[in-house]
Amino acid sequence: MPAHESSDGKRIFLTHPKGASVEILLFGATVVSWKCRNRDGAGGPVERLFVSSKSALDGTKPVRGGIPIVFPFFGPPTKEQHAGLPQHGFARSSWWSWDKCTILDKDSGVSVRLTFQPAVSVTHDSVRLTYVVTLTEHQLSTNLHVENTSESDQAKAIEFQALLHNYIAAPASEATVVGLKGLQYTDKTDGAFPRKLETRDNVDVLNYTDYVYEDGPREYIVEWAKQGIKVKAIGLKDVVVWNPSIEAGKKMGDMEEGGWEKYICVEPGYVVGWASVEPGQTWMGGQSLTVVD
Ligand SMILES: O=P(O)(O)OC[C@H]1O[C@H](O)[C@H](O)[C@@H](O)[C@@H]1O
Repeated sequence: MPAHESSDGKRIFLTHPKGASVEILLFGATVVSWKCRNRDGAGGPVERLFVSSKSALDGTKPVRGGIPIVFPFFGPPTKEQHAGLPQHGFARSSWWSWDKCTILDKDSGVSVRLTFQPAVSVTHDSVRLTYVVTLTEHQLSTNLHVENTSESDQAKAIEFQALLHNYIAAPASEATVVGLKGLQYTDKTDGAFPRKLETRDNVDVLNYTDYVYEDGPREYIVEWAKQGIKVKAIGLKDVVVWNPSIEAGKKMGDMEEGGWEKYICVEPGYVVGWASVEPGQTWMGGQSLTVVD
């Protein structure tokens, strides 16, 4: 059974014949585990995502780890229509549905589709979200589709931001990100939010890091020791590199002690400016994470 649901109906499991697996919590459609073997095939499947052991997984709070979905805005709300909504929007703290259908079931990969249609009273937009999660031997892809379902005579384009907030399991003291040199970024660790130019080939997270890079090359490599994960983005022009380090990590109630040493976030997103989708149209943005060691 390459895709099945837990007995309580709250989780979905994908399995691949070569040992890879994925676990998705329907709360937030949050991927909470992705395991696969190293490229040399030695050893068993390795967990590739970090989830804090102090994270709530019962739907009371967004998951601290895995891949929460940020939608329809990044950070605190700035548009009037989003006033009162939580940081990073509602997608990561809403229950999604699985239609029990496996849209791809082959030796090459397995894929499922989850959906969520927020109430218009919440979004002030008519929107349907679809999230497609695909597992292959060494790769996990997650693609978000945003459909503007408004049909009225006054139907208008929907503006939104979206980001796939991966927590890639890696030793933060060794991991660096390649692919950011030459990009403009906003340094959110400084309250003045200065814009800077990235001059480094390899960006580390040895210190508190919260950088929003604009218009990146859509392909980044996280590397450490002899291992690596390639992060590829589709339709998501920006990328956020975040690690709170001890400085900010200690202040997070759902972060396990030392958790910040165990991951690096390299989050493809559309977060500078607003993406837009016309009535009757669907926008798509996604990421693929591939083991490259
Ligand atoms: O604590 P959360 O709402 O889950 O946000 C976690 C982090 O998400 C992004 O990476 C932002 O750039 C950070 O500023 C934020 O701290």
